[in-house]
Amino acid sequence: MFQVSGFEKFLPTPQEVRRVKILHWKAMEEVSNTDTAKKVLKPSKGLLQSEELYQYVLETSVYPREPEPLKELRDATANHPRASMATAPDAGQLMALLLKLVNAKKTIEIGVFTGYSLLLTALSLPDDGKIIAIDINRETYDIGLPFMRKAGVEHKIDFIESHALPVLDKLLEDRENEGSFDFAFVDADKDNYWNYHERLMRLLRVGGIVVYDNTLWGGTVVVPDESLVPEGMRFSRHHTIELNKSLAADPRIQSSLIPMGDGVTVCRRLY
Ligand SMILES: C[S@@+](CC[C@H](N)C(=O)[O-])C[C@H]1O[C@@H](n2cnc3c(N)ncnc32)[C@H](O)[C@@H]1O
Ligand SMILES: O=c1cc(-c2ccc(O)cc2)oc2c(O)c(O)ccc12
Repeated sequence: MFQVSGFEKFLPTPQEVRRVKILHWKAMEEVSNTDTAKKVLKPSKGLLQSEELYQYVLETSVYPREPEPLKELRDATANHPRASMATAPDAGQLMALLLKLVNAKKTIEIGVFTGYSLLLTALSLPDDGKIIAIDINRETYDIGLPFMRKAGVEHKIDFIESHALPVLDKLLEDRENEGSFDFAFVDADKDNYWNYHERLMRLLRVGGIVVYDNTLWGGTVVVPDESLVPEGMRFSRHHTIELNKSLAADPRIQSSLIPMGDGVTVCRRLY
């Protein structure tokens, strides 16, 4: 039913993502058998102790509160060959909380796929809220669109089929856009995260929030021997390591790298 096409052919498969976690764990066992290594490096879902613990989190605190339209979209995405790209529901729940905490009204999303994070954002904004949602692939957005319509939030979404960088640069040509966004979510090409960050620091208002997904990139950021990392993950691994260093050193933000999902870094613009 779904076809893998275009740039997706060059991405790591879900099996590769899973394999790297196991390889990572084995490599670290060989490198160090210390208690710290055992505590820090977990092979299972979401960096938690076990798959069972992750299921516990989902079943106890996430799924019971997940809005019905999001559940329907998650089900509709489940059989897609790239289903593992969708934002994890627990990370989505955190995003929804942050959106409410900053009273977000105007937001940017980079990396839509079928729209799980986009729909949760649209559901969290007031009726006159606006989201600029950017993705190079309109086909996957079209899978989610009926769910946005059914939820009555389509009017809040301005979907732009494009590479994100030129769209952000275009927004910055209009001085009125500077400091006008409350929230941004970045979940796309990892090699451009720092480029997005530089632009988002100008587009977000002081006190606004940007959330970066995949900042632990399947745990590969600490795999000591790159040959153990599947080839399809090496490029993004390198950029993620550099991003994490740069964010930690950026005085413009307050930040927290949360070991949830694949690593979620939350940054608040300070000035
Ligand atoms: C991990 S998925 C996004 C998942 C989404 N947030 C969700 O909740 O389902 C990454 C998306 O980024 C898109 N993408 C990749 N490179 C991009 C670029 N340069 N600009 C915009 N979108 C890009 C891909 O087409 C893909 O849909
Ligand atoms: O498996 C992936 C791949 C990506 C990805 C890699 C490179 C790009 O240029 C864009 C996207 O992103 C993912 C992601 O964000 C996720 O949460 C899970 C898996 C993947």
